[in-house]
Amino acid sequence: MLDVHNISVEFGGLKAVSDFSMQVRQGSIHALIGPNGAGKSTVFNCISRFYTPNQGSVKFLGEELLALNASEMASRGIARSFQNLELFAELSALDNVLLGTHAQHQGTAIGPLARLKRLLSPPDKAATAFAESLLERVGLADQRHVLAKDMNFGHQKLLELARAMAIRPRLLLLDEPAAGLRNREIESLDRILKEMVSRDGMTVLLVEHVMQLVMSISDDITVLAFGKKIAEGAPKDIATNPLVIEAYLGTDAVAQAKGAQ
Ligand SMILES: Nc1ncnc2c1ncn2[C@@H]1O[C@H](COP(=O)(O)OP(=O)(O)OP(=O)(O)O)[C@@H](O)[C@H]1O
Repeated sequence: MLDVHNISVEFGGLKAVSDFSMQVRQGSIHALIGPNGAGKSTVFNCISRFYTPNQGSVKFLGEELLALNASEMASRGIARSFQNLELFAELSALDNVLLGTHAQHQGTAIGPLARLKRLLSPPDKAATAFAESLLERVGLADQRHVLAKDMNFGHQKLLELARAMAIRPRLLLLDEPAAGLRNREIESLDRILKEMVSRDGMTVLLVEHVMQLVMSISDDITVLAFGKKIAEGAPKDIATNPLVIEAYLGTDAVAQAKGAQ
């Protein structure tokens, strides 16, 4: 479904990503992991068109995404969430999701409140019912009239997920969806994401540090270190891959792991 081919990204003299390729299979959950500064967000931002790589291509169902801009992604069926939440703070949970159904607003959190409110009136019955069903799915039905700014962090993250789902994406890009969540919330996220794939036929690509979630939900994992792909495969293979253990913990850990086998 998604074919990232040989992308490189430089910031000034720094090569953040070098000759990186990965393929995401339709109907899969694919995690992109790696230590801090490995280049995950940079790859993610190239796919979602916030960055343009110096070289390479990114194809979605055969179409070159690098020829599009970020605001055209929703019309292709690609939604993203943000590491730092991009909600409309002064609007209710329901209105945030309803705005998500206006595909052209994906990724543009800034806009005069009055203009956003005009978009929401008169309320569209079918869109409201759909938005309410999404809030229900992420466990926020009882908070639909609460302003986003008054919700706790975990609920805000789930709200952002519901908003991303509002465009009925074929591919959902999630930037650290579990960051800052408590264990119980991570378990909900685990269930919601699996359901999105099995019930709605979505494909999910996520950047994530919470290994408990990554290992539980992923069909495929790609590992980056120092801007290069160092491993790729199923969770059980990645968890025992010496290069991956070394990248995360240093060479001593590999020696220890080998000693323990
Ligand atoms: N806009 C930018 N300008 C300059 N350097 C950048 C920029 N974005 C990222 N970098 C650098 O590129 C490298 C890769 O960063 P990136 O944020 O992609 O890593 P990451 O794997 O997502 O890290 P983390 O897990 O900490 O979010 C780092 O050295 C980072 O400092």
